[in-house]
Amino acid sequence: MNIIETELEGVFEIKNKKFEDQRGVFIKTFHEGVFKEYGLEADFKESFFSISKKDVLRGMHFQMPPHDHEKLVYVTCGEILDVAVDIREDSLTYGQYFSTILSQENAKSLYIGKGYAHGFLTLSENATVVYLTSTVHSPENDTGIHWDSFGFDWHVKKPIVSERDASFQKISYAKIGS
Ligand SMILES: Cc1cn([C@H]2C[C@H](O)[C@@H](COP(=O)(O)OP(=O)(O)O[C@H]3O[C@@H](C)C(=O)[C@@H](O)[C@H]3O)O2)c(=O)[nH]c1=O
Repeated sequence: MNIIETELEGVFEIKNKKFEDQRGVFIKTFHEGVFKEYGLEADFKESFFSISKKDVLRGMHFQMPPHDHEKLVYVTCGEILDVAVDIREDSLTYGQYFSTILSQENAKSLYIGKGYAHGFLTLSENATVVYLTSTVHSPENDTGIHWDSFGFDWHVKKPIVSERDASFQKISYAKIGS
């Protein structure tokens, strides 16, 4: 796997190696030794996945400290526009975002450090998105900022959004210690 720094501290794009033969495809998405070599968190506590229809937008989510976590995100079916935005209070890049396409086809992952809110838009008919997180889900600390509050152009008119996601406040209300 090829781990590439982005302009945002703690956010890495990962190009996973894809093996293809007459049976299909094989992709490795996590290797403890390689993650440690690059200084990434390798002690993940939970894994889960979601399946979303086209134009579904989930986000922008994070957990409050001390329940905040590093997150590894990849797609096993379909294609998404994946976005992380810096909400670290003292960060020089506060409010800046990184976005990339993750798909089954491109076999990329996004590693998102603590202090970022994360979300995605489903571009394909369906998309299965897999996560590894370094802390377990803490419902009372699980929160978010509004997807349309930080200047990112999602290129979608009316995304399908949960009631909870629609109720989140603007980015300016969310600042967490870095
Ligand atoms: C995230 C999560 C949700 N749930 C429950 C709560 C709720 O009843 C149901 C669906 O939860 P949500 O609506 O929060 O699911 P979703 O909007 O898909 O949440 C995810 O969004 C993306 C953008 C992320 O970055 C993830 O970390 C996660 O927050 O699953 C868990 O039991 N454990 C979990 O770890």
